[in-house]
Amino acid sequence: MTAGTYPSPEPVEDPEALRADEAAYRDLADAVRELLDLTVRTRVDQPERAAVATEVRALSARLSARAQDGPLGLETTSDGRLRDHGNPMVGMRNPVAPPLTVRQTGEGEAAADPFVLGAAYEGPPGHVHGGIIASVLDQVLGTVPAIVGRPGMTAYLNLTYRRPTPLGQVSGRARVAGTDGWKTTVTGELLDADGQVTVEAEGLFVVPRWARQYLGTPTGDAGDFEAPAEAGPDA
Ligand SMILES: CCCCCCCCCCCCCC(=O)SCCNC(=O)CCNC(=O)[C@H](O)C(C)(C)COP(=O)(O)OP(=O)(O)OC[C@H]1O[C@@H](n2cnc3c(N)ncnc32)[C@H](O)[C@@H]1OP(=O)(O)O
Repeated sequence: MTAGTYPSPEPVEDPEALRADEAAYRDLADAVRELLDLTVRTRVDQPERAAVATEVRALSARLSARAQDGPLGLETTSDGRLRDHGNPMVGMRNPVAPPLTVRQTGEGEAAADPFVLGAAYEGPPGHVHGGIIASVLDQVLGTVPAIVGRPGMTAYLNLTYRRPTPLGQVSGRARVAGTDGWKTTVTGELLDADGQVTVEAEGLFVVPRWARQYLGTPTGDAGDFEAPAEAGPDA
């Protein structure tokens, strides 16, 4: 369960069936994630690799028998909430996602449970790629405005890479540092397996003008969020 999600306006007809469907999607993503990792690390012989590539293409053909043209956007889940299942950090259906689970840990605070970044996320030898770290922290910091009722887009994200982050278990945390109307400043950190901070982050998240009219409505947890007078729907 990832924090910062919103109730769906669509009713869930059969939550039980949808739950089973979600479990199957999650299982497929888990299996492909394992394939990704092993694709990077395998040392099997070239003919075996060629044979596997042929089989993988056959599997892709089976999935393409019924695939939508574009991205997933937001979908209603069995728990009646809107989720971005294609998200490359938290998306249940995305094998590229580590995946992260971001939980609310307090008032205006969130944390990503410890998760593993393996060989597929390598930048400097043995260490996590800096762009992957930025993605992880964008997600962890970006969840915080959503849980305080101001789901914003990243306007900037400043990172200070204090020390290299070894591949393996990492975690993240973030909290509100300040709010100013529709803008939320958030600070956070990435931590290695020993709990040492490797990267510090500060981000500004802004509720876009076009989205402001949707906040403070019954479709959002933000329903009790009072829009600042100087930045209402028409601002
Ligand atoms: C619904 C369900 C949601 C669920 C969410 C779950 C969690 C998701 C987690 C996702 C995590 C991943 C997230 C992602 O990956 S988000 C994807 C990456 N980010 C983007 O693509 C954002 C692109 N930029 C924009 O869309 C617009 O520029 C935004 C929306 C940011 C503002 O454009 P908008 O036209 O709306 O408004 P405005 O231009 O009048 O600006 C408004 C105010 O903001 C101030 N300002 C703007 N930029 C900056 C800046 N760089 N430094 C300092 N200040 C800045 C500006 O001065 C003004 O201040 P003030 O004059 O009012 O005082």
